[in-house]
Amino acid sequence: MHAATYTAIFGLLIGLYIVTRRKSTSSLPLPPGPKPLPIIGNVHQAPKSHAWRTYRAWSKEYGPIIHVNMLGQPVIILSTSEVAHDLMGKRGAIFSDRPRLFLATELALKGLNILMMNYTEQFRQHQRLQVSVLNATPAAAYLPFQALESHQLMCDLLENAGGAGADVQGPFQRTVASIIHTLLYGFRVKDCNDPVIRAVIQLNEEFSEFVQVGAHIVDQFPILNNLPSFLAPWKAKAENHYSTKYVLRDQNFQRGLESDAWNISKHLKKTVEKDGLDMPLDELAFELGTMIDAALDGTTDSLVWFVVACITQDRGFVTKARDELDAVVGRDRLPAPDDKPNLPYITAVAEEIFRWRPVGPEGVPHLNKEEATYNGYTIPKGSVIVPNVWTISREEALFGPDPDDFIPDRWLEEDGKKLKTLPSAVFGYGRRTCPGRYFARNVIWIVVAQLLWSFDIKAGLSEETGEPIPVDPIACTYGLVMRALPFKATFSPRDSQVRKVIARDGDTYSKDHAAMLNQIGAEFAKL
Ligand code: HEM
Repeated sequence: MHAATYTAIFGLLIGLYIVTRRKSTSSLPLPPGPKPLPIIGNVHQAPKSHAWRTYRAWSKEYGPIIHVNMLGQPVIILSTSEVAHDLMGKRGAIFSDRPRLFLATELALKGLNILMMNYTEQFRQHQRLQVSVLNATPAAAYLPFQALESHQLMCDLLENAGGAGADVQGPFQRTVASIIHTLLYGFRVKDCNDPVIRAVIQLNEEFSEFVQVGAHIVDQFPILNNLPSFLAPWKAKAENHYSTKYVLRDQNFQRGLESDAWNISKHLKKTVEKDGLDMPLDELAFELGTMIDAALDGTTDSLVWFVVACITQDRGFVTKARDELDAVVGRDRLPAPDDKPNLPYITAVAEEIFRWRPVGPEGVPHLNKEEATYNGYTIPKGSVIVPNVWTISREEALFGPDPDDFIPDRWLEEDGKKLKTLPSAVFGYGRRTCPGRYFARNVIWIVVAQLLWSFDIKAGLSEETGEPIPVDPIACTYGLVMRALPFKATFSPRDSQVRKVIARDGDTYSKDHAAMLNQIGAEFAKL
């Protein structure tokens, strides 16, 4: 771009800053935070990457509620569970919108992404549909199919057992992708390189780039959207993202509608028609696609972090988990969802995964549509509210000492049998709390239980030296989801029973998944 264009844009930004500066009606001060500069505020101090690390350091210096100024845009970072619940939970009527920060994303999705919608009537209509298929009771109907896919994962890992080990992501991604595509659209996924799955993954990566705070200047200054396309490169990117997503979602939705068995596409289409909802079918197809996107990464990556924990954090938790499994389940069958009430330690392991490596360490931001006062501070109207999930999950007052270590016992009462009621930050807050949390918890629980029952999980071996390749427990990507960097692991059967039990039922692809779907449909009919 020409220097004169830069100067013109910079001038425009300064002008806009002055015009759009927010006026407060409260005499209370803003929350504390790093010292801003005139006009740019704290932009020069804003972390370029892995912001949650900086937010944790800031919370130690400035306390549980911090204000930063990004070119006039107030950002409020919340670092304790209490503050996050008080604002985003108890004051949900004010704190449930989404920031304009995502204008680039809105462009990319033409306002159809549920995750990015404000808390409007249109959003609530989508939320009611999601809840009708994802809440605790409907989610329980999916358990047999989730257990079947977990069994398939055990078959896949067993088949590749031995040798130097393999990259971990693929088999877990296939499992989660297959669970959600079967339930939503009626087709199983046998290979993580299936083009439908690769397309979802590629779109999720692009989406993660769109929602990077500060990545698109248009987010701060929507007026820049009026620039011609050659000065606004995000427009073409957004258009391409939208049309690729539209085609994929439409194809999957049609596949669901045309399939013989019950599935969520058919079920929700019927609900929309029966209830006379004002929702065109392409909007419903987008709704289903949002569920796929939201489900795939978070669930897969939490499972991969569990593998990292097994390799780098085992100070006895694996033996404790196995002792519980062997006492309750025995060695003649895989653990099943019905075992859950008798396996509190496994539930504690699952909760510790979410706490130790919350896959969204900076949360998903909210926005307050009214000015608020809290604990002697003013929170200006239109602030971006960031739940500092990484730090909240490390509150020693709640979770005890050594918060950076993986210690499932912190979730259990002294008797080791009952779970404590500790708050979990990973699924968000208030009216925007993740509707897929029951679904995700169920998948993670069964996979973790079956993995611990079946395998010794160790670091992969170097092809040259045969020595284990160390796994760095904190090496991760930066984006909407915190993903472990690629690493190899070995999954060795714990004993001869493993092969016998896993092989006994044979390959799960011979099972009639359409019959399982119809059974879910029959259970839905009773709800
Ligand atoms: C471990 C797995 C998962 C994690 C960590 C996770 C986390 C989150 C978070 C933090 C939010 C935003 C909450 C907020 O704004 O306060 C969210 C929203 C959402 N999640 Fe999940 N999620 C997971 C799995 C799932 C699954 C399995 C589904 C569906 C099957 C799902 C569907 C959604 C949807 C539709 C939204 C948008 C809700 C809204 O904007 O109000 N998620 N999720």
